[in-house]
Amino acid sequence: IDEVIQSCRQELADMNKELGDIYAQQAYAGWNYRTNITNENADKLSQVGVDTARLTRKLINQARKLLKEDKHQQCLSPDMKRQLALFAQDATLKNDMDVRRQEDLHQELQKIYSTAKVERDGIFYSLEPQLTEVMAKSREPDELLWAWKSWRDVTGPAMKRKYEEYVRYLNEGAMDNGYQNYAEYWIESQFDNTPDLEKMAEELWEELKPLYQQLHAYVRRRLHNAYPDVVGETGAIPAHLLGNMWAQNWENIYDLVVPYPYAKEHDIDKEMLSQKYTVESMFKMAEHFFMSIGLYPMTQTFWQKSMIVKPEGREVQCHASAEDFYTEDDFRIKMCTGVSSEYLETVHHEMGHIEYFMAYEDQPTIYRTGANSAFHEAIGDTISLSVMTTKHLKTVNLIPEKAHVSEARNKEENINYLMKKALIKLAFIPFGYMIDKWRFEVFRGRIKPSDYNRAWWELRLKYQGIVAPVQRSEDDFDPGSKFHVPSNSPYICYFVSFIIQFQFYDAMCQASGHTGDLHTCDFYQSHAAGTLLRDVMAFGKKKPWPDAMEAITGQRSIKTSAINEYFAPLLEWLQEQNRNEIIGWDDATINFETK
Ligand SMILES: CC(=O)N[C@@H](CC(=O)O)C(=O)NC[C@H](CC1(C(=O)N[C@@H](Cc2ccc(O)cc2)C(=O)O)CCCC1)C(=O)O
Ligand SMILES: [Zn+2]
Repeated sequence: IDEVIQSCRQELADMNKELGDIYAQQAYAGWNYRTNITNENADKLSQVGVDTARLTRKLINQARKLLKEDKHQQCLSPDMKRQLALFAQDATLKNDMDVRRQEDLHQELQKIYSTAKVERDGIFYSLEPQLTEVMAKSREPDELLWAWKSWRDVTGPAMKRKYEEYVRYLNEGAMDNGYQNYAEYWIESQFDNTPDLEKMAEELWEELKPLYQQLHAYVRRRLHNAYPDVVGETGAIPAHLLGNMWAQNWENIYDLVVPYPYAKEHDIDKEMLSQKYTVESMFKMAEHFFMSIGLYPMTQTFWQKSMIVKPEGREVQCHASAEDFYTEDDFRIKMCTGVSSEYLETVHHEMGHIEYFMAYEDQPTIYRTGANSAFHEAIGDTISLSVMTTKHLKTVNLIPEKAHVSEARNKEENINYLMKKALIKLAFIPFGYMIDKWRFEVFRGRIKPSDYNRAWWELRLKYQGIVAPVQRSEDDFDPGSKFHVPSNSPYICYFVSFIIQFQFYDAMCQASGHTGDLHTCDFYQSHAAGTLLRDVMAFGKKKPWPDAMEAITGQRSIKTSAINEYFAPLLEWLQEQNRNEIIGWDDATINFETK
């Protein structure tokens, strides 16, 4: 019996080694393409896609054979069975020609997005940093409309047909592997141990909707005051006025909606510039915080090979990302970093991925991923919640220590702070929810290509209370204007992350001995807090995520109690401010071309 167990163990070890080589090949080819977008690198990436698809197919068949055969029953410990089940979760197409076509379409979609530029008076505007800055800083509705519409004009229409074909290949690959469609594959591969992810997500949204609608009503009132002939006192908010190309993060209109302007906290962005913060010093600051709670320093290869600023003279994918090369200590971040508090948060987000990569690097390859995909997204943001507190920013001298402030002034400063966090965190929730709401229905064939854009705007209205500022039609393909659709990156993980990051934060604050309002907690230098996270991160996907959640928070499920506790002081204030407002919006009116 022993040599049966031995041979089975050896076979599993070999499979993990082969999988590691596949991931490494894909990571290097992907990195080379995304940091130097040329036809040659696109071609190489597609070819690697074909080569690794062959190897993946072999592993899938090997795993299925091992799972089926009886002779191995006695040697398949629960852990081995779990590994094999994860090996078998895949949606790889069966034949090379289809793989090649799917890869080519994927690269073409990403190239359109990453190289799209808007031309005006002979000047070319990229999404980052130019159009992003217009959306963040302009207070001219016409200029905002120009940026908003132009970006969609240079991305969506060119993608639409390609995306339709790409979806067909995704679904074919899923069905070739026993799934009904690509949505079922995506849900299972990101959230196993979750009986009904969509039902859970819908319930979580219903719990948070009232809180979001209070923010929406307040922001609509303030935007009506700022743009009386563009924003109504009731109904949905036009999508171009929220400080962000997708209206997914409203922090850039903080100065338009700040509750107590005279109590506004120090301008961090200005302070960073005047203190001559550099991109490098922002990364060092983030690394220092992670290390202060017992997490890991960045590796030497990280500093040598990351791409942290937009390079001159070549096309790159500026959308931030963190990459695990499954090769020794090679972990990198790619981002076109600017000096601002928004970028500082993104640096912590991306470094959170790197910390996770490092924490589980000694696990078998199949386990070298998040306990579920939301865990991976929540690490960096949880740390950011601590870093961006007034308390921590005073510790690092980004906010000057002030003489004692009165109790009343302190309350006002807290409301201002919570408003700023709500513009980032609460504004995102319905957006994080609706992206894959749309995509799952597209993969399931319930949203037809002839309805792609109408369905998109119906969901934007239903969940975000946002409406297009100019008429849309099926000649547009507005989902293509959002990175994750052409790049086919999952999104429901962010919706869930924005809820569990408050559970993680709450648990770490308690472990650090914090007392007082949750939102003021800074667990800087608390190894008790860091150990909670780090020990669970080390397991990767070895532990089913309910066990991982319990190890950090004591709860086995995703709950909105922590985010509700965090924003409780603001909710009370909003309800008072909104006592004469009509909360919500009617779902009837999307701004769409009537056929
Ligand atoms: C090899 C690979 O692909 N790696 C994955 C990570 C992994 O799977 O290991 C990866 O790097 N993905 C890129 C993606 C980038 C960002 C993003 O796209 N964010 C969402 C939503 C959001 C917004 C605010 C926020 O605070 C948190 C999330 C958006 O901007 O809409 C952009 C800046 C923030 C995170 C990321 O880091 O998640
Ligand atoms: Zn992320």
